[in-house]
Amino acid sequence: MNWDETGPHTGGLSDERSADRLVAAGADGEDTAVEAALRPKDLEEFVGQEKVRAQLDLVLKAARARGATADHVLLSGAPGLGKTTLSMIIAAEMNAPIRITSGPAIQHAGDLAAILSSLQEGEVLFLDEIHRMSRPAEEMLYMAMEDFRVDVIVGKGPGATAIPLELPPFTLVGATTRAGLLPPPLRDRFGFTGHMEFYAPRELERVVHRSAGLLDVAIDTDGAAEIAGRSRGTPRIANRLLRRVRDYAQVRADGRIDREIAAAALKVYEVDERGLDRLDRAVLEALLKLFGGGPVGLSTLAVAVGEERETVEEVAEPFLVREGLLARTPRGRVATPAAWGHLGLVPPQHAAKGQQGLFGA
Ligand SMILES: Nc1ncnc2c1ncn2[C@@H]1O[C@H](COP(=O)(O)OP(=O)(O)OP(=O)(O)O)[C@@H](O)[C@H]1O
Repeated sequence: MNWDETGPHTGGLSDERSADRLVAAGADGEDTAVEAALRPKDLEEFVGQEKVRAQLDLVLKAARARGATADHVLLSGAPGLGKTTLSMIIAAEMNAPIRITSGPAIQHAGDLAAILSSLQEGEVLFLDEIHRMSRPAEEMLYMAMEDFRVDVIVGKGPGATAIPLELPPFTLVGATTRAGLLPPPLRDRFGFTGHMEFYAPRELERVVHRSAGLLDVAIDTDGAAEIAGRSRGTPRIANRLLRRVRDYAQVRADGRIDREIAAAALKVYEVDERGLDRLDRAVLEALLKLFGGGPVGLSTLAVAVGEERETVEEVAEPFLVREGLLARTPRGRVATPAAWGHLGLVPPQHAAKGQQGLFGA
């Protein structure tokens, strides 16, 4: 496997990659090292995502039977759901090498030309965050994907000439958190698109058991369920929580993980039974206790929790919205009835009435 010179990309807030959060879905430095050891190596081992797995299995088997290179594959889904892992599995199943790079690392068409021209026949090129590639590189990619050819421009201005360069057939695996941001000409050049969903708690339990086995940690069914339930539907978070619970079990107990140990450990790290962390709870608490459940403007809410507007909007809110605890309405942020229940609070009478219209109750 090859990494490009910039290594794995680490992006901004919108990717939920704030390094100090145990429940951030993006990778941090520690993850990168451990994840390599925990990655499933083939489709059999890959937990969940039944639809994508079955479809991909057909695409790969058919290509192998034809002795051909597999079609280009686009994987879309939130961070930490297994897009990089699947791209490595595609390469392994095709018995092909893999090259890994990311959209933000390719700022000039020349960067892409250099990578493409050094690919071996059948190689898998994994392009993470493909929606963040520069425009000229994107246009070069169209031709490379379709005709296995690029035009390298030599010189500048009126004297510039295009030198056509033949490429060996390769498989592009593009990953994006936002398939909707891809220009249609790029999207159309993928032979197969797989949409990765958040994982069900049962599936995450299997991820936790599998990882515990690889890390040589003893865990029972309830312990795995406790971690899975707090992992926000994301294997990367499940693996990270497992590692922190393992630390706790080693230091405070005999190393074995059961429900009690998992719950006590995650209490120390302030990850609650639904996967909310300190920031998520602070936002909810402010919304409920200071503003009676809303509606309240984002800026006001951010000041109340002592955070930047962007942090509240991009880091805390997406999960709260997904969990049905907070709603973004034209009048401002509003807590749902479930939010009151989650924090063990009773909604004041007037707030409950005022919100009826907002929730169609
Ligand atoms: N289906 C799965 N079964 C078991 N483990 C998984 C699965 N999906 C992901 N993982 C584990 O979760 C971690 C993160 O996966 P991966 O790096 O593939 O996510 P990603 O979607 O590429 O994330 P990003 O978009 O942030 O790069 C890895 O350690 C991987 O082993």
